[in-house]
Amino acid sequence: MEIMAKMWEQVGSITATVMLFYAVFDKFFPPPLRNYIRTYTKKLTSLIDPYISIKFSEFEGERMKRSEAYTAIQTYLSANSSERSSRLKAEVVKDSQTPLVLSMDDNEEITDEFQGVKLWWFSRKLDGNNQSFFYRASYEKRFYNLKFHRRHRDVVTRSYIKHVLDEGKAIASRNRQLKLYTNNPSNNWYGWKSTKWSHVVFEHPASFDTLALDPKMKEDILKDLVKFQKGKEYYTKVGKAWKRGYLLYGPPGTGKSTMIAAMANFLNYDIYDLELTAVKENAELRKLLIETSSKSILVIEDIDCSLDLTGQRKKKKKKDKEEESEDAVVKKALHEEEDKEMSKVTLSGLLNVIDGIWSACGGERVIVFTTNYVDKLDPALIRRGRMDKHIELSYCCYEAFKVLARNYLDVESHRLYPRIEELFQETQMTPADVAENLTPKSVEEEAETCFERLIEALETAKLEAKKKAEEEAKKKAEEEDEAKKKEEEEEAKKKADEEEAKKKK
Ligand SMILES: Nc1ncnc2c1ncn2[C@@H]1O[C@H](COP(=O)(O)OP(=O)(O)OP(=O)(O)O)[C@@H](O)[C@H]1O
Ligand SMILES: [Mg+2]
Repeated sequence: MEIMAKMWEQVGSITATVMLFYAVFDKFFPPPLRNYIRTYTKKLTSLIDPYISIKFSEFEGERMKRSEAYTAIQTYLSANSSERSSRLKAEVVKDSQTPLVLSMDDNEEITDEFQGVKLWWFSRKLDGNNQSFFYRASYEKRFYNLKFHRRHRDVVTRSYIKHVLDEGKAIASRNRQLKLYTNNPSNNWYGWKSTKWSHVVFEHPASFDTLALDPKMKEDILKDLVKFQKGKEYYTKVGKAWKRGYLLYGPPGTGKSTMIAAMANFLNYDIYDLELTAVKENAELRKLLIETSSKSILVIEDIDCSLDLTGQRKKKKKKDKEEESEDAVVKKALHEEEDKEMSKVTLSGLLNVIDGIWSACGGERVIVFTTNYVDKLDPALIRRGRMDKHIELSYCCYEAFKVLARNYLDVESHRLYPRIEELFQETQMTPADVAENLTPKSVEEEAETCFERLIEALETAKLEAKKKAEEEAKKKAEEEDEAKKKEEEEEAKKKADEEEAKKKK
């Protein structure tokens, strides 16, 4: 057995020698003779060579598109080669978190192991000339060669290559720089180099660690996100599009936008922040959403303000009446002008586009709506299936305060904590206000001063809430008195009227 293994090793080195031989002889022989010799030596070596090799070229097809497989292999090998290869090349890769990426140099070799199988990767570069009647241009062709023993053909073709491509894509997705897209108004969509979306690099530092939330709620949301992200097979199995809708609602300053940023960082997805008021009609909305990519979060903030979803018909009626009035022609012209400016996106249009985009586009999409007033929304918009999870972000609780204190002051516990806990049970304050009170106002300011300021603010809030509640109770009592008085008066009047009527009879 040992002798056999040694023989295979020998034959392996024959292949390497032949490849080296090619590289040298390419320099000396003219192309037709070179190809002729190449074909016959290949046939000869394949008879005795127990190794198989697979070639992955950088460019493919007639249009010379960069091969996705080549890119994935390059990423996979870069992750492995920086430690194993002795000759590396450094490249600036667009959209990557690391400005310089190290990968194996041209004509280098590294070994890999998968399920006990040894594999060799070679990076090759061929220089050549393209000569035609009109021009002569030099080119570089790059490719990877994967070599393995014949007896591992099944493992390599069925599992290893898939593993390399999946792993390569996953590494690229982990390393990519996130982007924040915003939609351009449609008057800017046409013309040279125009696009429907503009983007900037997304660098919001929010994470679920720094988000001040009830720990149970946080855990629940994280579980939901992980389940979604890893749920490709599940969604295929149940025949559902791979998407999930979240509705975040709560008072201003409770962390809705911050949570979206934390979600994007956690999932490693781009954000498409859709400004609905800049979208003139349903058709435009459709075009915009078709251009979003997968692994993204589509955000519509303050959905109740972005669209007058319920008010549209009422307004129209009012308008029609106005148009019947005297200077109808002038008014109509004015309204037409106004109409052009106004967004005509309707609720049904939005719903159709959302449902359509889910079925038409590839998976891994999250859509998030935010609102301050959940009751104002049309139930059709937020039903399960469209908005699968409703998350209420509310006033700060004691647990959430502790997270903020850790973020802003690096403090885990303090003698003032019991008092603060008590106050959080008695009054309400948004996390944004708590954060503001915990922010040191100067470099010298101590944590204790910040906690005292927070206690003072909480006590003031408590007093104000008490005062407000008293005023409201007083107002209510007055209104009730007023109503009672009115009722009594009406009753008395009714009685008097009845008596009057009797007398008249
Ligand atoms: N839960 C939270 N955890 C950590 N920081 C928070 C939280 N809520 C609010 N903040 C802080 O308060 C600021 C405002 O929060 P954010 O913009 O997320 O609120 P919002 O709910 O989106 O408000 P709005 O309804 O006005 O859009 C943020 O910059 C953030 O620093
Ligand atoms: Mg917000």
